[in-house]
Amino acid sequence: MAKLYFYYASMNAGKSTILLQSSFNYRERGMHTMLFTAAIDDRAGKGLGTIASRIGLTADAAAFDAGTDLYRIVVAEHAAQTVHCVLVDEAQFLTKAQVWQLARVCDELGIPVLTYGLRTDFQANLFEGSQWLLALADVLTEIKAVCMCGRKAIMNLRIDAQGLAVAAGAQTEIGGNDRYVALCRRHFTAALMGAKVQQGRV
Ligand SMILES: Nc1ncnc2c1ncn2[C@@H]1O[C@H](COP(=O)(O)OP(=O)(O)O)[C@@H](O)[C@H]1O
Ligand SMILES: Cc1cn([C@H]2C[C@H](O)[C@@H](COP(=O)(O)O)O2)c(=O)[nH]c1=O
Ligand SMILES: [Zn+2]
Repeated sequence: MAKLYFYYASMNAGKSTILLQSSFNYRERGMHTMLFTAAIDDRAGKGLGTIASRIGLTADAAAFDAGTDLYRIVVAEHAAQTVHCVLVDEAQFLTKAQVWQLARVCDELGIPVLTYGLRTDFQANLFEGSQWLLALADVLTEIKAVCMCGRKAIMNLRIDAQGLAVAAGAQTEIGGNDRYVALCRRHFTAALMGAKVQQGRV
């Protein structure tokens, strides 16, 4: 029975790496996978639809935006060539409707769907896609990252060019290690209260 999976983590946790490894496992056995990533996240190249891991692994992927009908795209591909697995990176950027589309891919087409993304934004609010994946996914798996203090990093601090915490702004702002730091809740809170985020303890 196909399932909908949500692998969630802070930034820089290995999500894209694990996605690419999972897809490779299917493909090296001759099975066909479909990869999607958010069109807005152009760190690997504007609109190129590339999933890139910080350790250098990359793969072509279809780019989705808020208007993309993921169910329709998978149906069309599945009719042309059997799809054995759908993998979605940057799943936090999915809309509620798109999470339901992915649920249909599982329930009506019998294709497993593996999604990978953040749980919360720089203000500790759930992203829309994350909220509905937490609500609807059959399997929720946390990918663990480590704060500078050694605790599990579950929060994502947005920082400015001087490395200081940014508390206000738009939810969506594309960036990497230059713009975000994954922290434990204690250091996230301390940083927002003005503490300098540095190695070791606050
Ligand atoms: N040279 C390296 N060798 C091994 N692991 C690395 C290297 N550089 C970064 N990493 C690890 O790769 C992970 C980031 O991978 P990535 O898939 O891009 O994360 P995410 O998609 O969650 O942001 C981090 O856990 C980081 O510690
Ligand atoms: C916390 C946070 C992150 N984002 C963006 C920044 C990146 O482009 C992606 C996450 O990338 P990952 O390295 O694959 O985890 O999300 C954002 O727009 N808003 C936020 O609050
Ligand atoms: Zn910490």
